[in-house]
Amino acid sequence: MPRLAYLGPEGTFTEEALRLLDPAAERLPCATVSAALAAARGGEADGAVVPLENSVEGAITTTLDEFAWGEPLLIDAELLLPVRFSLLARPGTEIPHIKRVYTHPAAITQCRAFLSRELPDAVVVAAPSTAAAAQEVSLPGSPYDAAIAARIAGEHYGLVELAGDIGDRTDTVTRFVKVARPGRPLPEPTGADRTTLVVFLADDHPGALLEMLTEFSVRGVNLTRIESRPTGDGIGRYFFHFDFEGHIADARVGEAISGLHRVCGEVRFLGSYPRADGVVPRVKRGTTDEEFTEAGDWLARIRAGQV
Ligand SMILES: O=C(O)C(=O)Cc1ccccc1
Repeated sequence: MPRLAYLGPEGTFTEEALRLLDPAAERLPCATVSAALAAARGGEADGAVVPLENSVEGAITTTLDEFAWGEPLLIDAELLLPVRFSLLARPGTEIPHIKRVYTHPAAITQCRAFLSRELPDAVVVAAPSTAAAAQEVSLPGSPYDAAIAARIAGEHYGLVELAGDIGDRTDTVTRFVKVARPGRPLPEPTGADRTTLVVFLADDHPGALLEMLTEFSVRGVNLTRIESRPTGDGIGRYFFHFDFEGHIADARVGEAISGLHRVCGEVRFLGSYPRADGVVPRVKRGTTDEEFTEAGDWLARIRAGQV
């Protein structure tokens, strides 16, 4: 039974994602995303489940930066989880009495309309996770009057739900990934896979981004996410995250990644794994495995003088 670290405590959205990704896993709750990844890297856990992006606010930058700079980890699965937020408080609290709200930053950004409409004067404070906020609010001497978290977190920590489904949109989805230390075989290609990379430029020059995109474009590889992140070396210095359709075992994907390796400073492979939405890529004419093999054989024949 694998042991998986995650952003805890009990009752986070990440825990819900972990239970769906691997119902049999032993769960190791951690205080932060970084601590969960450290547990996976250090061997206290066999892997970790962390949020990567959501459909309203985009990337969870802590996760992206950990993947780019920390000891290498490989993504082996992803999950799309619809997320619903509740306003939770100690029994007896009423909405007009709420002065201080505690929750995870991702929940703050996704409940902006509710907060400005219903609690315009409340101070909203960032918590390590939604469940950590619910746990804190449940303590009798807590400086916070309410938490925003999953309804189930409220039940777990003895809070009452003052309002449900308070997200700005009811169709918000968060994408979670499961990661493990490298060294094990990659997940087998399924025909509906995704690959994730981090790419650092060799140097800054006109067309550098276009050169990277060309490696994907000419092999018919469809991007599903592109993100630039600061390198930390000054304004204007960036590296890039790419998600795209296909598995590194696919010829067109392998060719694109080796092309990037030739023209970029550093390419960090973050994994090929089944897509949660099961979407099968439309492979352009001229970019199937068979066509790459046939072209390679053709070239070999010519090089051997068989014109
Ligand atoms: O704090 C949590 O419960 C998390 O798992 C992080 C998070 C917060 C808000 C939306 C999705 C994930």
